[in-house]
This record gives sequence, C-alpha cells and structure tokens, in this order.
Amino acid sequence: MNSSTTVLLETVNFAAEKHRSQRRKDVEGTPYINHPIGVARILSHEGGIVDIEVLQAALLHDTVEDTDTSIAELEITFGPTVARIVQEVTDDKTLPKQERKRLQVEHAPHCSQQAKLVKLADKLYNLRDLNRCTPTGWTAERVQEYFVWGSLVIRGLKGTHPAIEEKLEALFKQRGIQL
Ligand SMILES: Nc1nc2c(ncn2[C@@H]2O[C@H](COP(=O)(O)OP(=O)(O)O)[C@@H](OP(=O)(O)OP(=O)(O)O)[C@H]2O)c(=O)[nH]1
Repeated sequence: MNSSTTVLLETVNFAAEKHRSQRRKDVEGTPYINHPIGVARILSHEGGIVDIEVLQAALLHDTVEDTDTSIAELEITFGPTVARIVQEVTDDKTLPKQERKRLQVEHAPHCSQQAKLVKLADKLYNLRDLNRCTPTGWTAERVQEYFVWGSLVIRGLKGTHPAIEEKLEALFKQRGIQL
C-alpha cells in the first residue's frame, strides 16, 4: 500500500471516529460521515484533484465546527497545511447564524485555492442533497433561501475549478438563480 493510501485511510478513520454519533438532517438519519466522504469524492472523482492535503481537509472539514476537535489537534495529527485549510472553512459557531452566513460570503474570495476547492465541493454536495430530500423541518422557502445564499458564496469562488462550478451553475439555474 502506498503512503498516500495509508494517509487517506488514517484521515477518514479519524473523521469517522469524530462524527461517530452524528447524523444528517434527512429523515433516514444518514450517518454524518457520508457528507465529508462525499465532499472528498467530488474533489477526487469529479474534480480530478490529487492534492492529498486538499482531500484530507475535505474529509476533516466539519470536525472542528461540529465535534470536539481542535485546530491544534489537526496540526499535530495531520500537519499545518491540512489544519490551515480546515481552519479556513470552519465557521465560528459562537456567532449568530446570520452573521456566520454573511461572513462566509465575505470571506470566500479571500480563501486559499485549497480552501476554495473544499468550499465548492461542500456546497455542491449539500445542494445535491437538498434536491435528493428535504431535511426534517425545512420548508420549501428555507431550501430556496439556502440555494440563494449558496449562490452568493459560490460567486466569490469564481475561477477556482470551472468543471465543478459548471455543475453548481446547472443546479442554480434549475432554481432560477443566475450565478
Ligand atoms: N442539505 C443538507 N444539509 C444537511 C443535512 N444534514 C446536515 N446538513 C448540514 O446543514 C447545514 C445547512 O443547514 P443550515 O441550517 O443552513 O446551517 P446550520 O446547520 O449551520 O444552522 C450544512 O452545514 P455546513 O456543512 O456547515 O454547510 P454550510 O452551511 O456552510 O453550507 C449541511 O452540511 C442534510 O440532510 N441535507
């Protein structure tokens, strides 16, 4: 087994342990880990991304925001680059939700290329998931609002990865949203 395979298995195992008790908001209660794995797969399978640190950051991207993981722990375990990418895509959960959403739009254009890739794939996964099924308790208006807000974030990432952006653009178009 080559070393990048070992590294990726260590990373996915770490993420799975951290998210082990969490579920997605869909009616089936899909295991949360399906999301970070899916985000990493979009980057590798659909985006052709081979930068191992980007794929690791995709697998870990919600560990700091949603579990007891710290950036220092990621730095010790996976190194400074992976920790920095995760930091860039982590919302400050102490802020009110609307402020967090506003900051994502404001910060997106200033992220590193590596963090922009993770953000693109994260949004593509979540928007596809919304088309697949509506999270418990969400109205059609809330779904549409998420699409509109997502389009504002994605607008700030233009030029990061044209092929992934085209897929996002098609999803927005179906909802009547112009990028
Ligand atoms: N579409 C969908 N999303 C789900 C589901 N389960 C959990 N989520 C998560 O919910 C978040 C979006 O819901 P919101 O109400 O807007 O945000 P909040 O959870 O932070 O309050 C996303 O988090 P996030 O990763 O922080 O992304 P983002 O808000 O930064 O885009 C998404 O990953 C599901 O079944 N379907």
